[in-house]
Amino acid sequence: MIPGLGQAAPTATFSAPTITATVAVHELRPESEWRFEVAIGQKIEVRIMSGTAELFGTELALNHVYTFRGTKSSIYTWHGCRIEVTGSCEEYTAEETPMLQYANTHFALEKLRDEAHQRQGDGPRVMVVGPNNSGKTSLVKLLTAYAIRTGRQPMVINTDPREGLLSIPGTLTATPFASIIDVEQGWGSSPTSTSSPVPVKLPICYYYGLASPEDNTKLVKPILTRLALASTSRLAEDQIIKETGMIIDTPGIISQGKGGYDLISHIVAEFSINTILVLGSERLHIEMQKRFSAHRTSTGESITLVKLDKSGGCVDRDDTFMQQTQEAAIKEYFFGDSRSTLSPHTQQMGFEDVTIYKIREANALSFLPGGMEEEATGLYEKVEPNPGMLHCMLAVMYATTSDSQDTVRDASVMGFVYVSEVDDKKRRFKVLAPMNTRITDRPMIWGSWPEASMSVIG
Ligand SMILES: Nc1ncnc2c1ncn2[C@@H]1O[C@H](COP(=O)(O)OP(=O)(O)OP(=O)(O)O)[C@@H](O)[C@H]1O
Repeated sequence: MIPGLGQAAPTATFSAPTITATVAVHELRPESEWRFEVAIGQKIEVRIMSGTAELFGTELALNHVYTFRGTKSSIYTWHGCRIEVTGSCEEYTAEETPMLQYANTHFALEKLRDEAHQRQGDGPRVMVVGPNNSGKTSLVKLLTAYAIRTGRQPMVINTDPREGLLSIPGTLTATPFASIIDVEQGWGSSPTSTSSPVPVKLPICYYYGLASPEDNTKLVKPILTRLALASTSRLAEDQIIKETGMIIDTPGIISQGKGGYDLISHIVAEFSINTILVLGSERLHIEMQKRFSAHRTSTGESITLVKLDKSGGCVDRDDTFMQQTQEAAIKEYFFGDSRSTLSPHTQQMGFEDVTIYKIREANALSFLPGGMEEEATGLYEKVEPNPGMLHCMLAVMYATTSDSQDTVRDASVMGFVYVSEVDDKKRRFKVLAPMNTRITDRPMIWGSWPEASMSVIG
């Protein structure tokens, strides 16, 4: 193993020994929210001393010590509570929240699920749209948590490549949620960790490999179609998931302009969306009304549009924060978290042992009439390992090296490797893999998202 690996909090050793952790007790009134931000590399511990409290819809247990690292989040109480906080963070308490609206949305969805149960049909297929940092992911989490608390099993779908859901950024996933969300981990542990107290959830995972869906619409659209097919057939296998339905998170960028609206239409069509929740934008709500008021799903249903307020707690996350979150997700994938340590394997291979496809940024090619160049050259370019790949992630696909590019694109992801060394002279390279599985007979995809990251082995 490479020395220095698996250290979760590299700043810990530098803290001055005389500083003792601060302890504060907050008394929250009913229907208020304690909002907090913990810097990356820092942690706080929170204990609910009395009353009831929840984090994005997931109930917090009394007297359990929860640890939060590098996060922006909030604890809400319907009936009032007292919380003890150890450690320092930026924090304040808010009395005004859109929680009643959000809870009512859950109850409206519950009505649809009960109806679905009675006719043994499909539950609601909900899409959440809104600009960047309008609270889409937090709302999806809350609706997921409330559904689980009601005994449901929602299929949660992430179409935002910027952030992974139980997966690496750059992937698009569908995950059936049967057990509670792990509040300390965001969504929960990644499937590579094994000893999490919360049961592991296994996402159906596809790889897009670019930061924005608008970077290559010709690649993202068929992947979304594939994701819709896979999740619809998973739904059909299981009555509880089927009647609970889907909750879909979307990238903020597609709510911000014309090209994006086409992607919204694509998701609406492919996933047969019948409920759209619009967060925090009057203009977007009007645009959605224009586009979808006369729309009918394949089974003739109309679309219900609901406008919801943005929470005052939503915070912008700057590039540094996003980058650090991304690196933390990658590190966790290979090395586990503070609760379970993983031991990744290093594999050494010759340049000629592997098949690697680099994603073309297709939208940059569209200067040729009718996209001719792209048709002639394909979505991916076959490349040899090269120094440009150093510190990048490669997606190992469930396909064979002789498969066509379209088959590789449509394949689900088997796992990821991290390129830790490239020796141009000896024509050999090294990767870090979560397991010692043979990967040379699988095609791999090299994208630009997640970005190359030194700190994974630093
Ligand atoms: N009520 C709240 N209190 C404190 N923090 C919050 C609250 N709601 C959301 N946040 C935080 O604000 C940030 C943005 O929220 P969120 O990720 O839900 O937005 P988003 O619309 O999904 O963003 P993006 O478009 O970038 O994916 C997150 O760090 C989230 O944890």
